[in-house]
Amino acid sequence: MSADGGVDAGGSPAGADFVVVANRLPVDKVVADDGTVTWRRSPGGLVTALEPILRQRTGAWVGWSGIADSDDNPDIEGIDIHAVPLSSQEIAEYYEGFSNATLWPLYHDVIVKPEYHREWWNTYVEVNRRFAEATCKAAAHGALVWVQDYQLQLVPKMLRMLRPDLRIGFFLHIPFPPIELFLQNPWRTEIVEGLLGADLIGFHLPGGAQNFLYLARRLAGQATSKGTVGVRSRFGVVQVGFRTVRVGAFPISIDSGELDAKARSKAVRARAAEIRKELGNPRTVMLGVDRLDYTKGIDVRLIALSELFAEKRLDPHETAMVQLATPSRERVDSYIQMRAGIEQLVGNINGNFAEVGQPVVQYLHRPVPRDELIAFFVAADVMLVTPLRDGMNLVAKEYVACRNDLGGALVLSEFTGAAAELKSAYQANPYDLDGVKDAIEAAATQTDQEGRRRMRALRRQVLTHDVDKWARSFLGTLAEDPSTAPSGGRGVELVPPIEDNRS
Ligand SMILES: Nc1ncnc2c1ncn2[C@@H]1O[C@H](COP(=O)(O)OP(=O)(O)O)[C@@H](O)[C@H]1O
Ligand SMILES: O=P(O)(O)OC[C@H]1O[C@H](O[C@H]2O[C@H](CO)[C@@H](O)[C@H](O)[C@H]2O)[C@H](O)[C@@H](O)[C@@H]1O
Repeated sequence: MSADGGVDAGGSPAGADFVVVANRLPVDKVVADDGTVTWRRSPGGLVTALEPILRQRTGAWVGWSGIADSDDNPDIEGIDIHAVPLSSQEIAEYYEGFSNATLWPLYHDVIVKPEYHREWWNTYVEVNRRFAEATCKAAAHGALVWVQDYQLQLVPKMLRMLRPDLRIGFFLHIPFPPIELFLQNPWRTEIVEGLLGADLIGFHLPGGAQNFLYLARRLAGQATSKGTVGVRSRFGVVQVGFRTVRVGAFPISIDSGELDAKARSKAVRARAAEIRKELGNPRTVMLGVDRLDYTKGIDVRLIALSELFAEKRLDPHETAMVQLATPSRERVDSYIQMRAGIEQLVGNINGNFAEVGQPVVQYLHRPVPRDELIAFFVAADVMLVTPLRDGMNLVAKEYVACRNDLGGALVLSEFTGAAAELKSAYQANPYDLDGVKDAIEAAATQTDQEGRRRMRALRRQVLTHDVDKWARSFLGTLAEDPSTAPSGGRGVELVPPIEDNRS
């Protein structure tokens, strides 16, 4: 194949017309002790969101397999896989280091202190370059390329330099931070310039898009549009030489129709009833479902629950809490410490409030199969989603999609992207413990009528705004010509760059 993925002299197949570029492949490689290799669905919401879209389109996916030095391209129906191998040192410096110990905490409100190391940055640049090169091989001439997330913020600019024929989109799945926090990053200008290689840059929320526009003026010295950015509308514009880069808000969602259908199935409903029985048929089943991450506020909900029991506002003998936690980033220090803290809290609650054979909190440190997870959603009276900061939080939407019976109640942190859409949830500020306790108590004691009213409103939102709508709105905007599109580059009043000697 030729460098741009076209047909070469030997006649090998042309590249794909649609390419997803993400840190993770949609499957993780798992090697057992006896050397047997299996492929398992990757953790997290990104894969959940993009997998159905790729299957519909037959395109290519460029990403990492999840283990060191592997360049196997697993055979996945409908998706042409291009693995980018990473060495152990690259995993330590690019993935665990710059992505997850620098950018992740910086973009999540510095809940833990970001670490800045020059060698991590150098490896981040090098790995981004390799992703860009692999994408060049995967993409046909003129292909649509969709780069995903904070691990790959330099890829748009690198790709544009290598392949000016491509139409390039970028979507950030985590929050874009407040300006003052972003400015901490020693490589802030390189990152803004890296993103500006795209034709369209998407965020979950308008606030992230607006922060980015300011930084494009100040750090990259580009003129931008003024005025507020809307949701899937009123896109911002950055004028980069003769190129118009558009900036917008596209809140991600889930395959709500599929979940709704699965949750209605006899098998899932029977399993949900069985789960309640296994838990001792308590009056209230509470549920938490998260990657084990310090951003998710698992400790917040456990402390709130413990105080509600101690104050006798909830009865531990009539309550069962299940916390499902997928292992995540297990070698990063802050994750090791957080895991120990959560396991101690679970132990404390059971030590103080449980009876023999009847724990109050059941904690599973492993992913559970999809159908089993849906049964847990159907079984739960109160879903606890209490992140200190979260780009979107797909779990909140999944719970709602599973409640066609209009049962259940959602407790939702104000600091999730989902809170902007799920207004009828019991919302709380996760830093205000009394507020979280009030929200949990209100959810656990709501009347049937109130619960149905809230769930109906939540379902209206989640079922009409699904992942397909998200992808279509992003990709439709990317495919437009900004000079002729409504709210495109033409006729937009631009604000000049900000003179700034500090950058
Ligand atoms: N213990 C678990 N078992 C199975 N799936 C899980 C588990 N924990 C989380 N998930 C899935 O992972 C995804 C998490 O997405 P999201 O809430 O957006 O957060 P993030 O992408 O930060 O992990 C959801 O699809 C959820 O159902
Ligand atoms: O790949 P990992 O390091 O194991 O992490 C899993 C994924 O976590 C993050 O998910 C985010 O995307 C979700 C979908 O948009 C969103 O709902 C959530 O709020 C985000 O945290 C991360 O952004 C992905 O890149 C990771 O693969």
